[in-house]
Amino acid sequence: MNGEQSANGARTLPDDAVVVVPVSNVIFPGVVFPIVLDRPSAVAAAQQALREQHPLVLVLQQDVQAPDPGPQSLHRMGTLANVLRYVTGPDGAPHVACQGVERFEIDEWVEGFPFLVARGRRIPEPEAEGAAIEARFLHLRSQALEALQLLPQSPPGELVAAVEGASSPAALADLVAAYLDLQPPEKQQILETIDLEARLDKVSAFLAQRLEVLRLTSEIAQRTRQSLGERQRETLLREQMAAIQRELGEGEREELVELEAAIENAGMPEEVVQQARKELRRLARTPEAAAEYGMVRTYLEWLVELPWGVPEAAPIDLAEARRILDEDHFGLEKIKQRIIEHLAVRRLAPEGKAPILCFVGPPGVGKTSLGQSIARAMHRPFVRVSLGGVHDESEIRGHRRTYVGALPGNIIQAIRKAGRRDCVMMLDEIDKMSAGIHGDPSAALLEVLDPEQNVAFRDNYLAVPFDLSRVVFIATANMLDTIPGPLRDRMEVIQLSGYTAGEKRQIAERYLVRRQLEANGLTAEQVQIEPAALETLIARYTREAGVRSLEREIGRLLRHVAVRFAEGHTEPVRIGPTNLEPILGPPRVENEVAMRTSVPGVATGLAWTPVGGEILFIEATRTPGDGRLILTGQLGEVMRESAQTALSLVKSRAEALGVTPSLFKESDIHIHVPAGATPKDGPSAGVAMTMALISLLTDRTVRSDTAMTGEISLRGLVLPVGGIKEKVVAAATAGVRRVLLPARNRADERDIPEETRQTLELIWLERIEDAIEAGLDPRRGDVRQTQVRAAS
Ligand SMILES: Nc1ncnc2c1ncn2[C@@H]1O[C@H](COP(=O)(O)OP(=O)(O)OP(=O)(O)O)[C@@H](O)[C@H]1O
Repeated sequence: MNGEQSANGARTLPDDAVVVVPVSNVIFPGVVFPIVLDRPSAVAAAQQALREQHPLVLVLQQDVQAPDPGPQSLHRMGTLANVLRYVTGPDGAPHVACQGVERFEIDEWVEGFPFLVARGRRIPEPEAEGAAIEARFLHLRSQALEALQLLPQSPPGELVAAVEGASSPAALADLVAAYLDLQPPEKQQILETIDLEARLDKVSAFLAQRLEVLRLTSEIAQRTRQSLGERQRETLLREQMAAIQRELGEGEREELVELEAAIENAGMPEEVVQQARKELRRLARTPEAAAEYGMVRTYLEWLVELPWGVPEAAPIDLAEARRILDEDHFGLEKIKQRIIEHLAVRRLAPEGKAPILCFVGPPGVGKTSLGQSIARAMHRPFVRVSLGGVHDESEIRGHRRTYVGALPGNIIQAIRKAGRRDCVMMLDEIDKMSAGIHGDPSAALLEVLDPEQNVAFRDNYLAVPFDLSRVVFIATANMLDTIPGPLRDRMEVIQLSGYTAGEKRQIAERYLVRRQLEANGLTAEQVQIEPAALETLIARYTREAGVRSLEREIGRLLRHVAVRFAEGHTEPVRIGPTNLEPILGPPRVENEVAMRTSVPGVATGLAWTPVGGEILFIEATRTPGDGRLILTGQLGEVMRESAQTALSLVKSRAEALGVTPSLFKESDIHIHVPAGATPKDGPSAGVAMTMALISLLTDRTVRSDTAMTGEISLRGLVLPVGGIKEKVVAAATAGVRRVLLPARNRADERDIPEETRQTLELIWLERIEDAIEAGLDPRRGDVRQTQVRAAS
């Protein structure tokens, strides 16, 4: 097979080929290792391999310095590896954590990819039997354990366990080779040694040399400890380090000197300074080629680059804050007021325990941008931490350093990015976090947010306390119910609901258009979007509670115009409603309601979702059968019960409705709620289901200008439901003109925006009869059409 073209234009990888990534050090089977992807081709290779779940083969470059090595400058023996994770390193460069699986020999190269692709063979491990191998295995293991014991810094527990529990001689040889500080060509030699006896001997010989140095240094250290005081010991240790370095043939390490200065100047608490100095000494003792060297250096860099000190902050100017909030946001009066109150509390008690703000609402209603304005008003940097999909405690708290490829958790990463520990940190999608097999992230987050504990937050990677008490945390969520209770209790919830069409137009006119003009290098003199065009955009090209898609569509319009100016056009451009279609294509939101309800058996319901209100169609149909009720469309338990109730209600009213009772016995009734795979639940579609059934059985259509919501009881009472405001706004957006609502929801009428109220007729229902009266079309439907539906 030669690889096909995939959707994004890139060729897919042939099944029998592997992606080859050149590396500057040898990765052994059985070892997990982070690889820096420092070339675009390597990034592309890793991404495609990850996407298509293809393993990678990591192959050592012959010339480690070569910038972009081709097939000729690679060894032929490499290691087949699985990509475990794709991570961004502390320096911002992408890394992949790879696990070596097996040796792999390349036979031929496959052309036509922007990175290296080859065919070849996996090399299985030879049988490990016989006394000769057993003896070598035991010898190597005792050597390795001794070396680990003699290391100046106690070795990671996992490594000791891995050596003790090595599953085979081959695995032990590879493990030791991976951790030995050898030059890459020496490691490659070991990789290419398939024969087990020979491989064990080679590794043993290298380890023996290293052991000698270790024994020597440990002996010196012991003697010194006995005879010298603290201070002298330090000096001596330094000399020893230099001696060891010379012995290993390495020059002065400027890097260490720089790190030492950085430690002194980072403003760290004493405990952390001590820890950093200890690690620096360890670094000095580690040869640069050893894997451990990079790990310790990265750790030290993390320590010195964190913002330990807090700069003097100016007190919050409330008038200025108000001005900034108004400048960035239209409307949202109550919300701005609450933010100002919150800031006032902070101003009075800058170090006090202010509650954590939590913005709850659908996407695109300005949660993030309010957070940015708060940061601006407080003159602090703003950072975001995305919690959506986090289900592992270590994502919050980091991995211990003994874990290969370990990094701090996302809170500490965000602090470093902000560069100040009194930053405004937005914890995004706090409702989308869940507990997984590796612990509950919300427990870790509680600790982050708890003023009693966050003065000394312990990240597993840093392993020293970091003070988070000055961070201004703001959380965001789409819905409240899925936020764990203890977390919710810590927060002051501020609800943002969607915007009406009129509000959207104002936001577009005052903010979005201006912002998109700037983003596309245009001026208001060059282009004007007429209000009517904005209205059409809102009504027919977007269907959302917020303004995110609206901003995107405006951006598309302006980009189109920008191209014309770039091509030499000079006259000012006006965009009217009729110009939209040629640029953006046909409208996406059509008047669905009229079309769908043109046959009996369909009623328009209203649903509440975390992203705003939605209209939904309830379809009922009848087929010859024996009285069964079939429900489809991913309905939840409560909604299914509601359908049963609707059917029983209609049966009990059969006579009054003019439906022959035997009809129920001779047919199956099927209720379907389309709209794809989204699960739907709740009792609030009761009225709409009943109406769909009545419409079907009496052969009268439901009025196409009418939508409805309400729970029903078996006796035909219409009971109140939630989300009235969102549902009514959604009905208006969909072009509906009449909405049937439970009379017991009358109190919610005042929440409905005035502008929406104006365009709609609201009809309040006490009983299902009121709905029949107001919702059914007086005319009978087209009988032939009904029969076709019934038979289909
Ligand atoms: N009231 C408003 N006035 C001006 N601009 C607004 C308003 N509401 C939203 N916007 C703009 O709409 C865009 C989307 O808002 P934002 O990214 O803050 O939404 P969000 O609620 O954080 O959404 P998500 O939950 O998807 O992150 C931003 O460009 C924002 O500035």
